[in-house]
Amino acid sequence: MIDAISFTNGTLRYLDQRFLPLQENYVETRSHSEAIDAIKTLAVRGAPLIGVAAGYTVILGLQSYNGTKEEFPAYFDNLIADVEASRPTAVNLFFATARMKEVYDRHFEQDSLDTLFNRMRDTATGIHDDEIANCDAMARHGVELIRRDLSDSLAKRKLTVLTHCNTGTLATGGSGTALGVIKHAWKEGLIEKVITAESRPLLQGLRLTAWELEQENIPFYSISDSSSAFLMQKGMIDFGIVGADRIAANGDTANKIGTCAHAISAHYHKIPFYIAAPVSTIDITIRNGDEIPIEERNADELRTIFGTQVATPTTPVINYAFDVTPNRFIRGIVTDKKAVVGDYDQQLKQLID
Ligand SMILES: CSC[C@@H](O)[C@@H](O)C(=O)COP(=O)(O)O
Repeated sequence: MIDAISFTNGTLRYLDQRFLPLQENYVETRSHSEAIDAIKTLAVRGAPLIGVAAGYTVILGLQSYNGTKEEFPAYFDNLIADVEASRPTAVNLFFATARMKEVYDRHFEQDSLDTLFNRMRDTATGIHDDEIANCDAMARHGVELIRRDLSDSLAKRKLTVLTHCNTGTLATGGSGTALGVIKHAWKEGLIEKVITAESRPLLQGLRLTAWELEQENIPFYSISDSSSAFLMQKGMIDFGIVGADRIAANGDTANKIGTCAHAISAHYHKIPFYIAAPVSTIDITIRNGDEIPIEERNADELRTIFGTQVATPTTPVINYAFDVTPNRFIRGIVTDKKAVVGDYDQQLKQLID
């Protein structure tokens, strides 16, 4: 299995995803600033994996602390603020820092710094372990839902599924969110092939999802992002499933830019379109998608392709990294606790409670 991220003997090791699939570079670091840069530059990416990386980054920051206990609260606040400033949309990052802050709030007064740091190290490892287990649970709930929703088609043939961006091991550390469901459905004999949309501008679908599918021997085709409506029109797609970076209380879902266009096309063509995400991706404090902060990234991500200039350096660019799919275009949300269909307001709240 791909080793997307690990933490051993005080060292963070991650696979630098920027150069995949052409180069497999593993990076080791003990510096929290370098780890923050890895999150910012998308060397480490994918909503759940960003959460895992955030937990370990806090541990790196603690390891390099050499002040007194009295000075520690100010250092810890700055460290958390720096980690939280790395990427704004994936709520898993804030979920991870909240878990670290909780340990701090509960134990700082009575613990020695050593004991406190050990507790936080366990918490960071726990976040990682939870994400792995979440993927397995999502895979089971997702396959159940697909069997139910697509039983008529499944009685006649295997299915073709559309996905977007990368939601596999590289994005989670486990089997994946949407891609975890797809892998499990493939093993269960439900899937004929996967259609993976390239996911411009950073090509997580073309580079990363394709790479993971190849390793699993799952048949697939890559397409340009703009092809999905035409393929649906031709009856070449049975359902869509993607991940999420943040899900609002009403089910509106932020995911990699391009997702909303696939979802609208699926709705028009009466094709079920699902989201798969752990409960840690649900932000119950946000009522709807309008309130989700959407990351805007550097214009050069669009003007260049892998360092090659393809537009003039002065070309004005709009480069949102995510879009928001309104809940009415989403047939179901598969979480680690259960799959939720319809009435998201009520059911997502119950999941959190
Ligand atoms: C693994 S679920 C989230 C994904 O669908 C996706 O939007 C994502 O991984 C985020 O993309 P990123 O590559 O971190 O910018």
